[in-house]
Amino acid sequence: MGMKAVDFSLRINPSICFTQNPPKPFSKLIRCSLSPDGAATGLAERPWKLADARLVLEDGSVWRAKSFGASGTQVGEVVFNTSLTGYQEILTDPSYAGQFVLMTNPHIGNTGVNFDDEESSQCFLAGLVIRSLSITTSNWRCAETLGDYLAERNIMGIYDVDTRAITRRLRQDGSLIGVLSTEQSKPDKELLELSRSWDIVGIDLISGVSCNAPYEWVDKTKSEWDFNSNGRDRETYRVIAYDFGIKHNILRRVASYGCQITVVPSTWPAAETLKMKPDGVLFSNGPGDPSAVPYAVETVKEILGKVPVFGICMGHQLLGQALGGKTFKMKFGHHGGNHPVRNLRNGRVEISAQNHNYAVDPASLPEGVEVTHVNLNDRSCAGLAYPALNIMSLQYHPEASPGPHDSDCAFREFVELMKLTKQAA
Ligand SMILES: NC(=O)CC[C@H](N)C(=O)O
Repeated sequence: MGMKAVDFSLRINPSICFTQNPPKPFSKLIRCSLSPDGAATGLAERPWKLADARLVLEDGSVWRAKSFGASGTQVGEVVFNTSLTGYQEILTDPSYAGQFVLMTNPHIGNTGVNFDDEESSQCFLAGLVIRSLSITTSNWRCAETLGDYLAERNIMGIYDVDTRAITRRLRQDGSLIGVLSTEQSKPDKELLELSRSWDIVGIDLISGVSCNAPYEWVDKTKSEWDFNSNGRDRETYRVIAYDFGIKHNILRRVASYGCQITVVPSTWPAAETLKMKPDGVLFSNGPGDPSAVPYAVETVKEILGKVPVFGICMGHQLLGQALGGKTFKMKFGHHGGNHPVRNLRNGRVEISAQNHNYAVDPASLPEGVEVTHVNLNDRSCAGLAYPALNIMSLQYHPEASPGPHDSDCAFREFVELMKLTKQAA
């Protein structure tokens, strides 16, 4: 089922070029029709770029678009993110490795990029899919345009593609594998075959994003951005953070709550961690399928019950498996900064930042494990606790970045857990 190539910029988004090039009379533009493959017929010069990229989805649909950033051919899973902004944090979140992020907010790029909003040192995602690329940047922190930033990091982006239609398709059929290509010589069929021959399930993506050796993390949230700083404990707790693709803001928040942090690679042996005598261990977020990393589940198992632990997103899923539970792939997952979650312990609803395609099946968990948080959009499990073993975990992102700060209190709870355990020892 091929999609017809239509370039909507002529009718609904002339601002893409008109801010810099004054509009031409419509009568002149209308003669400039497009042939189905996106090439102008030559009746009039178009002042804007024509479609030069294709996104071919595994369901056989072909979406013509304009490229920015890097060029080439790239395969990945397409997921949609409903955050209104925060695209730079999203681009540098290692949990997106292997995925194309489609932003449902139609206007992206207007604040450019800066040097402070990075969630890791690289962009690990497969590519970015957006409706409209801002032609101008306006922000006091802007250091570079989004297009230049992606090009330097060799990440492909496309714009002027019908992101609403693709999102509806993903919602209806579930996440799809896609191939993005700027290579005109490759026929649609070849790209389609590539999309059908690749799968994100069962691949260990964590090993490609984790650090290689332990390091100390000291940065706190900068004072001009910090909030919630009252009532922090004066005592310092030693935390070992497993890097499954850890976002920097998790580390900044844990440091802001007064912890001393050592970040260790995903393969760091549990015995070494326990030798370091931490007050608590944090299992981070990370990309891909939790069932594809049994070594990480084993590490978690060996640590459980020996020190308080906090799992975030992938860390939560690995904890679920280590406790004997099962994880499953969701239809299209949760990606955005506006997911309501109910904290079942106090009834409070938090608006949360989320990014995951897998979830823990609470019915598969052993007795004693408590579901502490529920996603109110679909009632999926959003948090767990096992008080007997000093375990807490969240399926979503208390560190936000991007997103609301409603769940920041989870870091305080982790500190409390370490404090009480230390006092009881
Ligand atoms: N942010 C994360 O840690 C994502 C977890 C896992 N990769 C998922 O997609 O469910």
